[in-house]
Amino acid sequence: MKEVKIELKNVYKIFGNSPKKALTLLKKGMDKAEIFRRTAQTIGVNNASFQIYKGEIFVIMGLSGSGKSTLVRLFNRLIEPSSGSILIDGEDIAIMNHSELRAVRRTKMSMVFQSFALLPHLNVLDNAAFGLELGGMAKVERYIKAKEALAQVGLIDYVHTYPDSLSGGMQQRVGLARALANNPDVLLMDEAFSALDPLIRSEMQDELLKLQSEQERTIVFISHDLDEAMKLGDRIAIMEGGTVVQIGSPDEILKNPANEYVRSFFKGVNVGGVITAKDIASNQQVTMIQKDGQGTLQALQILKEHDREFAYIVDRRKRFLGIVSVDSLREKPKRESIDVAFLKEIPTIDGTACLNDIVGIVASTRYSVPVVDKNQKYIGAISKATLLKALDYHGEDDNE
Ligand SMILES: Nc1ncnc2c1ncn2[C@@H]1O[C@H](COP(=O)(O)OP(=O)(O)OP(=O)(O)O)[C@@H](O)[C@H]1O
Repeated sequence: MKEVKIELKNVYKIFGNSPKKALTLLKKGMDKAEIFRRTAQTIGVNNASFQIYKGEIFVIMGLSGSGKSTLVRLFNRLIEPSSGSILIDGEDIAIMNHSELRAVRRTKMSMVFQSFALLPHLNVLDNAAFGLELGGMAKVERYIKAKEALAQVGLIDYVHTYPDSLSGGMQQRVGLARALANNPDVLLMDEAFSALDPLIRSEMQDELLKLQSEQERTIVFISHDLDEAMKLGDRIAIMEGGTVVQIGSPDEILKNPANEYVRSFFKGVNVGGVITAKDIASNQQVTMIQKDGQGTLQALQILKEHDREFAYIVDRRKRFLGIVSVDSLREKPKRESIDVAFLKEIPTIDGTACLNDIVGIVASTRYSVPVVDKNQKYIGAISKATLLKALDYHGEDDNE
């Protein structure tokens, strides 16, 4: 069971000076443009309810103006919600007083911004220690923590350097170190790598994944970039006009986009690199026979009943053993057990292999190819037709 770190319940944000009226109209189902026409209020976030799990990287994607930044700033109340609950570790930060809120920000959450937000007159060490200083921590202690954080991002040799002599990537490492210095459970990252060159950006993504593998935090990461979202995100939330329209793992969304808007985000993604054999393996296209206790005659009977040309043979623990075809069974003397019947060998596919890697195997095999887990246990099978459909080609059905 996954532990919930952040939970939003019916959260709304209306920008403007009379949010109540707009909220009432919104809850009645009135459309945003009409609400704006009547009340001059803008809907930032519309009825967001979802959970973020401890230790996951949760990416928020959506077009410009879809409400990503607003949503994330509600988590630490940089923006005040108009209505709803925002629970961090079960405590509703929407109703906290200022000192409670400060304590949460100081101990549980940090934010990294796209613009780096460094102070030019402070050196790297003081920039990294700045949040701790604001929190009232004594100098010695905050320097120790800031240095630890700078070491984590590979900048320990730059403590006396000033931001303007650092490259963009290094500046953002300082931003990250500042956020890490108070060892937060939750890291909020608003387009944190978007201002960086592609190569540096990719390096920073790797760095973040490395940090995450060493010290699991809950990371909420806003991104415009699909590749980044797919690389970093355990789950992705897609926002459209203030509404969270879909949440899922990258491949769940890719396989089942909730609407055209979501589909358009994923257009051009190479599905073959994302979807695995396990995702598309099906149990409908083959007949399975358990080896023990079945003779060739029974096997032939079963194939006839199912109107199949072949069957997979598995042992009691469902481990895949091989394949028998009608032809091979007919060659054997009647009643002979399957043990000695002609068990043909066909290749198996590891369930975690991605589609790009299995095309050759499926294409070169006459039958559907069995997919197995690491213990050779049968998961399902992939035919050429299944594969082509998954890759979104429009091949002929192979009528096996
Ligand atoms: N302070 C504000 N006052 C009024 N409207 C605002 C304010 N901040 C945001 N909005 C509006 O709320 C909506 C959501 O904006 P938000 O900045 O959250 O979107 P975003 O998805 O983060 O966009 P971007 O990717 O461009 O940063 C937009 O219509 C925006 O114009």
